[in-house]
Amino acid sequence: MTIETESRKPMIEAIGLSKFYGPFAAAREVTFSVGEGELVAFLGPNGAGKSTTMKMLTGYIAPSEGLARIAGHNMMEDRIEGSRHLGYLPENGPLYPEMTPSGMLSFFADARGMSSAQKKDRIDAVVDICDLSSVIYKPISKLSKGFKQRVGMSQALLHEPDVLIMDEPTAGLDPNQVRGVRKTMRRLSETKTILLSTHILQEVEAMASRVVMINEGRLVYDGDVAGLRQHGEAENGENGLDDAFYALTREA
Ligand SMILES: Nc1ncnc2c1ncn2[C@@H]1O[C@H](COP(=O)(O)OP(=O)(O)OP(=O)(O)O)[C@@H](O)[C@H]1O
Repeated sequence: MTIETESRKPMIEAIGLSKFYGPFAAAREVTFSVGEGELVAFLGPNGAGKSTTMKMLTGYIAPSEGLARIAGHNMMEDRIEGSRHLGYLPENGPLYPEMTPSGMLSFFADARGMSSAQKKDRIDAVVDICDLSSVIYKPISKLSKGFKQRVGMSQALLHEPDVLIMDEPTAGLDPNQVRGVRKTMRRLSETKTILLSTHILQEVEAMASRVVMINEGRLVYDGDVAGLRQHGEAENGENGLDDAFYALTREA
């Protein structure tokens, strides 16, 4: 997959992205690109700068330095056009606890100016993709965390974006919920370009063939899973991903 990356159209581009909070750098010169149709895992320990980088990529925060592009659109100068291509699932999912999924999706469809026919089609489609039919009339606050995540995904998918940026979509879920969310992600990966952050190594094995890894705000690996394993082997002769993770992220 990585070999093909260069010939694919770049849909998510981080070009020298840095974010400073005072003297602290949450991200430093992060550069990578995700080609059309790829599913890339964005890996790193807690506090590595994954969410910060994703927020810059989606245009939610301005980079201190560098450039973010979605489907070729600069997310600072041309955010509205870029956002048409983009579905974003932020770290803690949706925040409309008093609404039902049905009400929330209807609200966002209206906000996006969909016609009533288009609205019905799109809501039916995302309810199906995210397996929400059993909960669409329940308040979001009463749903399990797994369903809440899928409600967040349905909102991100409503306008049929071709690029998805998902910040830890399986964080805090039980194993069955994780299965449900992964199944949804795999389905989506058939037609979309996806960047998915995680610090769970099994996630990488289960879903992605390419990994971009950051530590302390810097990019430390960009390549396939087999290459990542080799870092583990160099560490102690084992080729487990946890050895590779340790080798690339341990404190100096
Ligand atoms: N608004 C802010 N002001 C100051 N520091 C911040 C701000 N946002 C993030 N940081 C810091 O930047 C670093 C990177 O945070 P970030 O949330 O991007 O990491 P992460 O890799 O997503 O971590 P996690 O896996 O825990 O979500 C952390 O040390 C965090 O405390």
